Amino acid sequence: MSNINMVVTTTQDSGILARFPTNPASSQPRNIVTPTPPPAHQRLPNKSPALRARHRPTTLAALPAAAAVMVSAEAGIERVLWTEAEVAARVGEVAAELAADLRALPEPAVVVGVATGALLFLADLVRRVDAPLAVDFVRVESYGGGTESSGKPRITADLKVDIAGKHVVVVEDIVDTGNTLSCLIAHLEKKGASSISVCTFLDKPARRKVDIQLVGDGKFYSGFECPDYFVVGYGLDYAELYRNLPYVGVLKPEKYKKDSSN
Ligand SMILES: O=P(O)(O)OC[C@H]1O[C@H](OP(=O)(O)OP(=O)(O)O)[C@H](O)[C@@H]1O
Ligand code: HPA
Repeated sequence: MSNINMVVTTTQDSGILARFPTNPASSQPRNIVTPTPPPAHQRLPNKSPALRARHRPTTLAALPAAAAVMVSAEAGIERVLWTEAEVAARVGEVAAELAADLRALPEPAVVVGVATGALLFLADLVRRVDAPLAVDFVRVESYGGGTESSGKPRITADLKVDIAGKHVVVVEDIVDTGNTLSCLIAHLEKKGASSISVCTFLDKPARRKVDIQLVGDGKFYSGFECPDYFVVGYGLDYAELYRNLPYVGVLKPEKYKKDSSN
């Protein structure tokens, strides 16, 4: 019997020729050219004291109290449910579970992010999944600018990738009533996906109106079970705001009650 060791490469890394060292103390790759600074006349605007002042980051402490309330998204948050560190840790765990399953598939899966809400979760998730995969998006809308589902999700942007015969993983920020997901799964099934899994950052079962039927060997992955509050942050919005918060919090009811009484 031959004693040659075969390395079976199952991960996406197997397609990468080389990794450059990330430690600056170790040897620099020889083909990296250090950029030369731009000529002095091109640097002039940054040297202007007026521009430097305008570009200096504004700290909340430096603003009058009323202005601080207006500029901080945090002003709308009643309490934090999951901090940035807790989110990162849980996303890592979900990614590890998903990666193990995707590596067992005979071909790369297609990961479908549901825009806009899944934006941050999708980006953090896929970079932690060490398995070959394709990424695509759909856009589905059912909440408009409010806190209640219209009950009639609209698919306003469709896939680019052909998913016929493919294993699809739908990535969501939240499954609440289940209307969005059940409409989307029916749509993807019609396109011929061989299995449909769901990977949601939050699952809010208390508000479920529709059961989620996965397709084929599809699996349900979930980050956190969300209590019955309207939550924002880490991609989740109210009227398109708050998506950029790095944590998840409960939105102060006066933020939307005031809007709905108008
Ligand atoms: O289970 P459901 O009750 O259907 O709710 C979940 C959906 O609601 C939100 O989408 P939204 O319509 O607000 O669009 P967005 O992703 O652009 O925020 C969220 O991103 C989910 O897709
Ligand atoms: O709690 C929520 N927050 C933001 N968007 C949502 N879409 C469904 N549920 C929610």
